[in-house]
Amino acid sequence: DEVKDSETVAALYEEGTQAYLEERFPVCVEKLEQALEKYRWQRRNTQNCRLKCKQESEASDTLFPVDIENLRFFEKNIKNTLCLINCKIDSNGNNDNVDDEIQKLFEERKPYEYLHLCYFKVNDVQKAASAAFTYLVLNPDHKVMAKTLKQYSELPGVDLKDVINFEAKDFVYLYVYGSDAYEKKDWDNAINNMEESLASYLHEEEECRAQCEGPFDAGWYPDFVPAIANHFTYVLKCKQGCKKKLGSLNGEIHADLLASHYNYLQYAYFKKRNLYAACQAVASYLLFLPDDESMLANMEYYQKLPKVQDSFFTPREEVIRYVQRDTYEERILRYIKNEFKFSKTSAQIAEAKQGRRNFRFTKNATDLGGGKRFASDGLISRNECQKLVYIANNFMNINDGYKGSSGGEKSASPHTKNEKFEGIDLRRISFLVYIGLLKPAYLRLLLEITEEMRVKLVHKFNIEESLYFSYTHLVCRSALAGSSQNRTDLSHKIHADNCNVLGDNICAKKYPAFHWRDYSAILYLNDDFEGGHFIFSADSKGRKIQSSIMPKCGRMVGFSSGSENLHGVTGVTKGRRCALAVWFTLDPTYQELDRDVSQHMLDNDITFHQYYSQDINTE
Ligand SMILES: O=C(O)CCC(=O)C(=O)O
Ligand SMILES: [Fe+2]
Repeated sequence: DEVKDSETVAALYEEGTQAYLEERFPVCVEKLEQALEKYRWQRRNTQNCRLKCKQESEASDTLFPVDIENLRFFEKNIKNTLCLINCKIDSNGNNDNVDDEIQKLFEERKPYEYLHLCYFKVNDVQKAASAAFTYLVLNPDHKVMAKTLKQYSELPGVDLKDVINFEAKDFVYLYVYGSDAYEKKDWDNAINNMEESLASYLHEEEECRAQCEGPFDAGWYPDFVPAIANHFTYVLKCKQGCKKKLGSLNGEIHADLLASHYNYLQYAYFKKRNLYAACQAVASYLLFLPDDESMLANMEYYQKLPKVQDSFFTPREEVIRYVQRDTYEERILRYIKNEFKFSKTSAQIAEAKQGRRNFRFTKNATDLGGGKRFASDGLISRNECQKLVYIANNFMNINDGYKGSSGGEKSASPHTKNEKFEGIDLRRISFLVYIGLLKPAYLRLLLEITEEMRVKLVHKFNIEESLYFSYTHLVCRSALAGSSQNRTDLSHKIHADNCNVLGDNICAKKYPAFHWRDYSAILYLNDDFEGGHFIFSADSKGRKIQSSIMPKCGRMVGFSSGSENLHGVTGVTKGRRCALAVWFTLDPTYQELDRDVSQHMLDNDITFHQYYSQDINTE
């Protein structure tokens, strides 16, 4: 309960990994243990709510006696939803949900990648070994970790027998006890443990399946029916993955773990002279694996026993339900796989023609009161905005790209002192991926989105030469705590992107201006702030505003970078405004070189981590 009331999982994880980086190992242990505990607690809450609400809505009295057009299905979903909302309020209080990203990290056992070393550094070698083992159970091909575990296990003070999987489910131990008892011909204990393991396994699988019923980004096709079908499919694939997830007994893969329970049980029951239970177990097993020869032979043997009746060979209730559901689900997935095939070329042609589905130009030059400029909506989805904001949230630098930040010849900041300006560029994002702090998928997404931005500019302005990327900058501006909400200063004063405005009609295209920039594009990521409008102005003082654009997720402005497009940003008076700014050039010598490097890194799966494991490998 102490953990329950304090920080979020994300914050605890962040503190733990930060402590790891700063070599404060006791804090690393404390925070990561808390993060894991809290994650488990929240996960369980979510699962419990989903299981309970499903049961409740199934059991509730229906509003109408006949089911017409699947209305019953929707009625249940509505009741289920109401229950979920209440359940969440009851169990979480005002606690946030664990976000997608954190969930992924924890499901992949990422915390243990840090935790084992922190345990080791505080001399808890047994736990260090167990943490490494826990990680390996889910990531069996991780060579470095395998080597680390081997080193730990050779240390004095580490007892191999006591190396445990911290994330093991109950049934794993019950199953192991059960099969041990079986080997020792201790039939009572074999039966008890196997029955318990079975119940625990089935419950665990239900929890795993409940965990799958999370959110989904309907993205490019949010019509009612397809949205339901797509979300369902997404969830179903995840649910089908549960068998595989649970089939690993501390890293050993058992394809037919569930069925094998019935194999142990049939023989143990036979030995206890409970022929009915033995025959039921045989029939249950055969429902999973109907062609299993040795089980068919067992059946033949039992059939010949005088006391056995044909009716004994009925599969157990839980198995019938399980196998039917499983078979139906597999058929649905197979159907989807076989039928949802569209020839690549037509899909590619459609994509090349349309680009992103919901993209639409909303304002052209006339609407915006000037030259080469446009605004558009729907370039990226909410989910994609959130992914970029995730990078921003976790890795931005203050004043990035301007004087006051690290290194280089940089221009003085054009930003107001009443706001915090933070940013991160492509180079640093690539670096984070390289060192394994950020998933490659983020970089891939960033490259893809910025390429879309480039293509939109090329199309809109009919640019016939090659248009190169010059600089990619993810930036956020936020009001400083002490600043007035009534301020009228600009967040970003009126300027041109490729020249220094020296007075009306004079704009010097030389240092310190980024004179090589030819086109600018800004893609907005959020709207939960106040102020922060993008404005085009006819004059450099911002007296003759031509148009104003309110940022929101997926909205983009594009314009040529010269003095024909003087622009600025009004003060952000509340909250934080994030945007992806990209500048382009026609001069290849000013290309953003990091772009090719990052693409190469992604294409070839090169990261520091990988190099490291390759080195170890070739020793
Ligand atoms: O964030 C915006 O809307 C514009 C920023 C801008 O003009 C710039 O960084 O040059
Ligand atoms: Fe600008």
